[in-house]
Amino acid sequence: MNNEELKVKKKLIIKIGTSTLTAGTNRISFAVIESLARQIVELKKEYDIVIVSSGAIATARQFVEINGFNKHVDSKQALAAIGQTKLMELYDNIFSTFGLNIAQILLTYRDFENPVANENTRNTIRRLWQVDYIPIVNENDTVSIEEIVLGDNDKLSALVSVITEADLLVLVSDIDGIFDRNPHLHADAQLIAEVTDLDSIKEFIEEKESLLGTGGMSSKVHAAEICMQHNVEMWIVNGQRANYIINAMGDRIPFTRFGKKVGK
Ligand SMILES: Nc1ncnc2c1ncn2[C@@H]1O[C@H](COP(=O)(O)OP(=O)(O)O)[C@@H](O)[C@H]1O
Ligand SMILES: N[C@@H](CCC(=O)OP(=O)(O)O)C(=O)O
Repeated sequence: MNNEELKVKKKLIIKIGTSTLTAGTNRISFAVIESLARQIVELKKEYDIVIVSSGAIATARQFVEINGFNKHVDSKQALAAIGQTKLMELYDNIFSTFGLNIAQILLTYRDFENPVANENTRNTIRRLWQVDYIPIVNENDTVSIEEIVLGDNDKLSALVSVITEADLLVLVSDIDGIFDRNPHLHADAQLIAEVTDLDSIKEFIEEKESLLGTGGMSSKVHAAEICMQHNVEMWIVNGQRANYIINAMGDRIPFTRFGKKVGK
């Protein structure tokens, strides 16, 4: 074993949602996945990494339209089942050009209530890291519909962070972090750089529209609650910024940090 292999790495969970993956269009952006891969090549030197990725439904909709997509959850589930393999193929094609190996893990909330399932998931992830594969997690939308009905993968990524005892969860969003008001509604809203008391920021959440189909900022604060209870640091960073994780780590871009500082 060389020194690199002997080094104990920190654990990093990266959650990337549909809005970032599609860069606001109706197609998955190769450039977004490439930018993630490029950063992971660097980050892998110090971190064992899990990606929590949505985007299965959006991927399927590039190939097929199923009637009732907006009204019926079974149509969304069918799209998720169709899109998941194609999404993984996209990740595999792009990541492999960067020398990165990927593996797929599908989970539901209920899995986290079962200690045996937690242990099995933890062991699988640990073994994948040992053999240099990056696990890519999504919700198993066939058996569970919480995330496609109500939220996004924010809570799922917090639960993955807890069972892997991660050092840091990065939620990649379309916004720099949490502001004292919704910046899409108020031009003078100010970014909160550090949050240690969640009660103090709950009143800042101001969702634009109905929460159906998107978790909005509320689900990120819920994820932060889970992380803070388990001593996992969580960041919200803006996926529209260049090298958003590496630049956040170097304090070169604005972002919001929840909880203790990594490695401190
Ligand atoms: N106080 C706030 N600060 C920042 N964003 C807020 C706030 N209140 C509501 N929001 C909304 O939350 C959105 C981010 O959540 P969401 O759209 O679910 O992101 P993602 O798709 O990246 O998971 C912002 O674009 C904004 O419209
Ligand atoms: N699991 C599904 C949807 C999950 C979801 O809505 O998440 P997000 O794209 O983060 O709002 C998918 O991969 O399309």
